[in-house]
Amino acid sequence: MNNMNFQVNLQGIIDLLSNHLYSDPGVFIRELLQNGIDAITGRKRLGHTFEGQIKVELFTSTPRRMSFSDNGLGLTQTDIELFLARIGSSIKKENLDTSDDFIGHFGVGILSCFVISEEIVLITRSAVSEEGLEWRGRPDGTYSLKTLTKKVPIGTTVYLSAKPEYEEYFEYYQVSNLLNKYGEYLPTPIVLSEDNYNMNINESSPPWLMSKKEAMEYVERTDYSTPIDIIPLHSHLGGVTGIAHILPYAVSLQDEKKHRVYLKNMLLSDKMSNILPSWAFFVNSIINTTSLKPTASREGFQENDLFHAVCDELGVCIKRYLIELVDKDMDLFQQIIRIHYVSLKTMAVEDDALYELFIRHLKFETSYGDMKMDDILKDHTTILVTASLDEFRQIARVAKAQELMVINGGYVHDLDLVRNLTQVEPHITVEVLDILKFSNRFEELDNEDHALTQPFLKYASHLLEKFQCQPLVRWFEPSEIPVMYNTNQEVNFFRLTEESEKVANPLFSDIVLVIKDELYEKPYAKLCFNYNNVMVRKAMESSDLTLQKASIELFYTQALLLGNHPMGPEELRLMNDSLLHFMNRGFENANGALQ
Ligand SMILES: Nc1ncnc2c1ncn2[C@@H]1O[C@H](COP(=O)(O)OP(=O)(O)OP(=O)(O)O)[C@@H](O)[C@H]1O
Repeated sequence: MNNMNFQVNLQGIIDLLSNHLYSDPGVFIRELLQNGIDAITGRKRLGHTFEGQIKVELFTSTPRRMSFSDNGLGLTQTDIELFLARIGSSIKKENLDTSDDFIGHFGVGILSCFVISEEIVLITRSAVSEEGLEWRGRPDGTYSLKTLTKKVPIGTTVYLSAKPEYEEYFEYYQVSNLLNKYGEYLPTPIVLSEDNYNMNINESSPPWLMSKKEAMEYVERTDYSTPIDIIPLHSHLGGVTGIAHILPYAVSLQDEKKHRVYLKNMLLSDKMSNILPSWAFFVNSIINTTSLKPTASREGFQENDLFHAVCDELGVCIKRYLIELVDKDMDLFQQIIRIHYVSLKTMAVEDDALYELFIRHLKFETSYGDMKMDDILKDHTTILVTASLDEFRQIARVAKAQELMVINGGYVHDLDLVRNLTQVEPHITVEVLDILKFSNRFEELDNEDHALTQPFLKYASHLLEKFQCQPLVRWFEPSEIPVMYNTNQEVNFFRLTEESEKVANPLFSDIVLVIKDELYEKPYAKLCFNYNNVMVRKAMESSDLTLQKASIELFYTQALLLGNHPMGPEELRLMNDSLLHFMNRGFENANGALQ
């Protein structure tokens, strides 16, 4: 059996890189910068004393050309054959103990130059050799190599000439933008020149080395908004230093996160979403790492164990900042809570220490309006919390009139936050409200009134059975509310199955029947009549059965309408009929009075 080699189609690989791996043709600048920086690092490791420098020169020829030079390690003929001309092999991963010093290691970066240039010409002299070499690589996979007779300095210069459709990537403004974007904070000086005009690209100090004041001003300049504060970020494991700036406006968990991340001072991505824990959406960050490993596209990190550990460590920095802030600057802490309460609630749910720290400062919607937990706890030792927003809306007004403190647990995390209260405040009782039993809390009628109301309730029960609703009567405030309709998801679901059953084909309706019969004992919504309401009393005391029927139907449909509950065709018809009934009665009475 013969062992054969795979054949590699270089043009296909270039197409793969340009169309699928790299998001922008401009990444060739990043790859060349990285090769230059790595070469300078490599030469320094040899013990050479020299000032590293990268020089980029633009030529206004046709087609446009550019050269990219460094005074780094250079390449010997063997290096060229082993690493440059061999796709996927890199000198930087050969030597494992030094590989951490370098930015590149996949051995494909240089190919990005073929996206914008027909040919790569590389003039090089190795730091360990006297001879200069010229390598010409072409996208069809062929290359030539020759020894130069004239002496060249140690280092490497790459010459590129623009493909017609990529001329703009050779223009001054574009190249300076790209150099600036990727290399602004690289420690090695980068000079861009055209027609004898030289510009230093990287003279600024990186934000992660700035003082807090400088970092505030920096974010203000770059983001056009003043951050609330700066949080220093460090991760020992990931060799990370950075800053997180607290956004001065509210953002949601779903908003796109845009953390700016540098690898060994070179920009890796300006829209990384997952380097911080998901709850930290109230900050944007700028961080530099020396240890995380990039993906081959160099636009993100490999999401390995180290990456997740770094993410956790950065989360701890943010938590620690908030814990210290509570002691140091309560006003600032309150300001952060006011704007970013959703983020902070998410943190409090996840972390017991933060829960204890935050809970009294967090705001909740209650039957008394929006209130801070601290204020809620001042006056209440028993707290009711609803399981959903819909349930809260059904009872908020009535609960307040009964002087009941009910918290809306329908917003994200609020139910969990309130339920956990007993762990930090043992004298507090928290009860998740059973909406269908809510009206049982109200005052019962005395025996005499109770007996009087029974025929009316029996009739109402008969009329409302088909709507899966059971009536009851209680005395409650406010007196203007004649009835309160309470339902929950289970009742709604059950009613939905009944509706489906009516319209479904036989097979489906059999399935629905099984679900209903097997899984559920039929749940009922509750319609609580208010004995404190004049109209309810009149309806109950009336001996006219048709009038009672119309009033029960009208009370019921009016309660649905006021509570924003969906009304089916049958209920709409009821409302219509009962209204017409009362109009008719009204006109008959009026006409009778006139005659
Ligand atoms: N300016 C340079 N000076 C010295 N050697 C270079 C230079 N540019 C490229 N090389 C050599 O060519 C090899 C291939 O470079 P290439 O950019 O394709 O990949 P890499 O930098 O090793 O890894 P990555 O794909 O992650 O960028 C390098 O490993 C290095 O040995």
